[in-house]
Amino acid sequence: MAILVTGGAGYIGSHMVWTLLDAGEDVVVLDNLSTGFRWTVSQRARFYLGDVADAQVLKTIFIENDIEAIIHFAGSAIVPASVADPLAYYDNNSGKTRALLSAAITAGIRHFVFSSTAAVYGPQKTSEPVKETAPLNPENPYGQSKLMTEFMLRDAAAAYDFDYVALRYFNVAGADPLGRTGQSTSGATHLIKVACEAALGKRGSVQVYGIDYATHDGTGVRDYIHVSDLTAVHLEALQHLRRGNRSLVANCGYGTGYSVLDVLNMVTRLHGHSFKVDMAPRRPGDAASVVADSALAQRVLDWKPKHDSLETVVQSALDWELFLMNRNVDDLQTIQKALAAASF
Ligand SMILES: NC(=O)c1ccc[n+]([C@@H]2O[C@H](COP(=O)([O-])OP(=O)(O)OC[C@H]3O[C@@H](n4cnc5c(N)ncnc54)[C@H](O)[C@@H]3O)[C@@H](O)[C@H]2O)c1
Ligand SMILES: O=c1ccn([C@@H]2O[C@H](COP(=O)(O)OP(=O)(O)O[C@H]3O[C@H](CO)[C@H](O)[C@H](O)[C@H]3O)[C@@H](O)[C@H]2O)c(=O)[nH]1
Repeated sequence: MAILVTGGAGYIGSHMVWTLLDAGEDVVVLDNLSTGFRWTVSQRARFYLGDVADAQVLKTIFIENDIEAIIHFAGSAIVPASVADPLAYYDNNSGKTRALLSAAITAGIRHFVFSSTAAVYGPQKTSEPVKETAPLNPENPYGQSKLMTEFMLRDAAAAYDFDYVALRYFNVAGADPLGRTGQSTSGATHLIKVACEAALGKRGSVQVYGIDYATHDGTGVRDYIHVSDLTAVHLEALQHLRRGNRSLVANCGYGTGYSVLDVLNMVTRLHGHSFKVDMAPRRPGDAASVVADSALAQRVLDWKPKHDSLETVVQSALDWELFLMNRNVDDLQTIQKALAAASF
């Protein structure tokens, strides 16, 4: 039986594909390449180009493959973009997931792992790690669109023969320790990626969005989780569902917050050269501090983080950025072919 990874050509999805292949799973990818790249998908996975809401392409996938579970990454993930165009976010994240869910349940697929986000929580009154039981009060349409999907999943699991794990990611960063994939998004807005690009001279400067937050140095605090630890939680979530356990919603983070300046200092230290940093106004939709309490994932899913230091996260992101330098798509496709032939 195979696992369908939607959004498998994206940043996190391409890591998930490798994590599944490393675990001996059979993998099918569905991606419309709106932000992902075909070359990031391991050639050991079967790739379908299409939209998650396209009933025809889903029918073809379900006929051609015996899909046991879906790990659903496909979606739009940029907070400021969701503030600028909320209806696009409700469409891609909520509406299209409804269509995918409906097709999956009709096809008898009983396991679903969903990419949710820390953005489902409201602004926090303290900098204490956030538990799953914290009030759900998203500050931006992105978080709202993901929360609507969580509600759909909850109701679907109550009504049908179907179970899910919704994982609320905090800030995902870093790259595969074996260097097989990384964050390749063009025009990325995520802080660690932006800072690595600036350090390597791919962009002129980094803007610090807000220096007047109630945090230790006035800049925004986040909990940065290494992407390989995150995909490991998904694998545990899949096993949890396979063992017949009930649906679950769980946070994914390390429980340690770093400010924007902490991150910029780490990039400078590891790279060895400074780069231009500009102070800028707050970005709409941003919270002051967002840190996870992930005790539930560690206890129920038996998840043990392996890369939980800011240094490891930033070093792997820098390594990937260096790898991407001066390589064109043809080089990257050739490298993927070699990776497909290699064994890990
Ligand atoms: N990166 C983070 O820090 C973060 C944090 C919390 C949650 N998430 C969630 O994780 C998921 C993956 O995020 P990412 O950072 O890898 O983003 P990404 O943009 O790199 O990956 C998303 C992938 O989904 C594909 N896609 C988008 N809409 C699609 C559609 N309708 N049909 C088929 N394919 C589609 C894109 O082409 C891309 O390959 C998203 O759902 C995002 O909301 C990400
Ligand atoms: O160029 C930049 C980019 C970011 N930041 C700051 O760095 C922090 C992290 O910002 P990111 O854009 O890297 O990430 P977000 O916290 O906005 O959002 C991420 O984490 C959220 C959960 O908190 C969601 O899951 C979302 O999908 C994911 O993109 C914030 O304080 C932001 O203001 C800067 O100062 N300059």
